This record gives sequence, C-alpha cells and structure tokens, in this order.
Amino acid sequence: MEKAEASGAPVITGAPGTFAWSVLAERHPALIRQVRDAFPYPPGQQRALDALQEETAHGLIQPLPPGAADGARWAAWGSGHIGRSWFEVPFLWAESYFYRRLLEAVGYFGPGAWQGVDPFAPFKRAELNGSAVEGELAALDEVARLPLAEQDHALLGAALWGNRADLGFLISAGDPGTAGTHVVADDSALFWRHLADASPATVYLVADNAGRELIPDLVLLDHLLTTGRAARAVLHVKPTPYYVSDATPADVLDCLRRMAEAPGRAAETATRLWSALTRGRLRLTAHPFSCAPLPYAAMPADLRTDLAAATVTVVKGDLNYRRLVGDNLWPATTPFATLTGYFPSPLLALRTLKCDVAVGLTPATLATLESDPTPWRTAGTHAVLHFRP
Ligand SMILES: O=P(O)(O)OC[C@@]1(O)O[C@H](CO)[C@@H](O)[C@@H]1O
Repeated sequence: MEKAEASGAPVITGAPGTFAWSVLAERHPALIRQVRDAFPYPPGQQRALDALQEETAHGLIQPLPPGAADGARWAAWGSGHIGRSWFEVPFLWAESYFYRRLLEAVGYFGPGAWQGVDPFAPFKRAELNGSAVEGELAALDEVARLPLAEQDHALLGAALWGNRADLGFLISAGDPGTAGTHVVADDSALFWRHLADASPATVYLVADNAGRELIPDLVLLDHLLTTGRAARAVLHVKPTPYYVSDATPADVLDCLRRMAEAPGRAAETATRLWSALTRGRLRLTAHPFSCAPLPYAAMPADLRTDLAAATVTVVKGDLNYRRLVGDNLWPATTPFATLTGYFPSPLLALRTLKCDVAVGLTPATLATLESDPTPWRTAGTHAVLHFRP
C-alpha cells in the first residue's frame, strides 16, 4: 500500500477486499451500464464505454487520447499511474480519472453532437422531479414558522443529510433512508458563533451533489443572506459533470427552476436567490480544480486567493472531505484542524461518511463506533460537522 510522505498514514488504494476495491470493481461497471442504457449512443461511444469497462476491470490505465481536453494537465497528474492497474494507484486519483475517462468515452468534450451532453443528466432529472424533492420543498413552509435558532439547526441539518443524496453512492449502498442518522462530531455551535462574531460575513459554499443536496444548500445560503449573517455568498460548483450527481452551473439553474415551480416558501426562496445572483450578492463559480484528482492542499494560487476572502467556507460531501484531509487511512482521532491548517479561510465540513477516511473523532466516540458491527465508515448513516476557525 502506498504511504503518505509525511504522516505514514497509508494512502488508500483499491486493494482487494477494501471498500475502494468495491467502488472500482462493482460501482463503476454498474455506472457504465446505466449510462450506456440511458442514451442512444452511436456505436463509437458504445465501443468506448465497453473498452473503458474492460480496461478498468482487467487492464492497465491508459492515457487520454492525443488532443483531449485538459490532456496535458491530466498527463502530468497521471505521471506514475499510467500503465498501472486501476487497483494499485491512489483511490482518489483512480476514481477521479475514471470520471474524466467516462466523459471522454461519451464524447462530452466533443467535437460532435454529444458535446456538452451530461451523461448523468437523466439520473439528476429523475431525482429533481421526484416525490422526495416535492416533500422536502413543502417542508420549507413549516421550517419558516420555527424560532430562528431552530431554523438554523433544521437548515444546517438538511444541508448535512442532503449529502446522502449522492447518486453514485446509492448505486452500491442503496438508500440508507432514515436507517440511523448519527452525528458523530458536531462543531455547529462553533460555526454559528463564528458567524455571529463576523457578521455580516462572506460565506462560501463548495457544493457537492445536485438535486436533493443542492436544494438544501441553496436554502441555507438564502437563510444566511436573509437573516443578516451573510452580506454576500459564493457558490462553488463543478465545471463539468463529475462523480455522477456532482452539481454543475446547469444543475444550479435546474434547482432554482424546480423550486420556483413549487408553492409557498420554496418559490419565494428561488426568487430571492435569482435576484441575489443578478445583483451579484450571490456569485456562482466553477473552478477547474474542483474536478482535479488532488487534495485541496495542492490548490492553485488563484483558488487559494479566492477562498481566502471567505469569512467561512462550507465544504460539502465525502469526496471534498477526502480532498480536504487527504485520502489516507488516518487514525480516526486525528484532529480535523491538524490536517486542514493549509486551508485559506475558516472552514466548516459537512459530510456523511461514505468511505474509509475518518478523522476528528474523540476516543470515546471511536470506541463506541468500533464496538458496533455496522459499517459506520461507508454506510451513509453517520455524519460529521467539523469546524476549523
Ligand atoms: O462526494 P460525495 O458525493 O458525498 O460522495 C462521493 C462518493 O459517492 O464517491 C466516493 C466513493 O468512494 C465516496 O467519496 C463517496 O461514496
């Protein structure tokens, strides 16, 4: 297993018998089949998808074709990994490169008729138009009637648990439903106090999934803007489709339109967010590094400068968490702040645990979790809210 240079904490790979192996060997083939079946792709795309399926299961990692979009950047990122088994290289890199290769296989970067066609759009659309979203939008009217502190708690909790609406995860894990929602680290009080001390703040939110996760993220941003905690907000999404349901600018617009169609508070929220975008009080941005196979510690200078302007950066989801702390088998009691000291602003991570990486737990919490046979690291039933000032 590859070692992390500094800490000695092993870098996670797809070694046999690991969760990462199951993602590479089971989740990704299932995803390729779902994408292939969701579109009338012509023979060229079908052959490319079949070749990717075969390569990832039994072959050695191939480079992007000559002239591919971002080809030079991915060639540099792939140094030392191209030509090896998908199961040997760092899991974060393998998983991220898989999604870049999937876009290549379906012709997302063009030229041609399939340029810009999101291979995950059918799945995102089905979720956005589903009954679960309808119920969650209707619930906003009840939340609006709560005292402010209870609204804060409810809307932050909705953003946290919205992270389970991760369509890639649901392929292999199945919807945990409400089968246990256990918060195992909760720094939310520190977050609210930080905001109160710094109001009116500039709140950044680095989004994760579209649909049922992005809607509560948008509602949370509106809440912070309308209750005076935030003077302005910045929403970071992905520049291209990624990890199945990761949000792109198009997904933000789809969510706003879906909210605007709903009755009551949801439509009012959408109207306010639309106005905040047009007046520049809410800025939507999509940085290429958001789709890089690298930890945030390697973020480029322009992104670091942007994030340094944040009073607090709220970072959503499991993949972003892995990129924040490093995709390593850290001792789970390693303090979150120890691994994120490089981050250029105060930081709140909202994450449901869906892979082996876990940090920031007290010894007592870890002992309790380890005494229970349920797979708390990967089932999506446990969550953390880590704040680093
Ligand atoms: O970032 P998200 O959407 O919360 O989760 C991404 C994910 O689906 O893909 C990876 C599979 O190991 C994990 O990080 C997680 O299961």
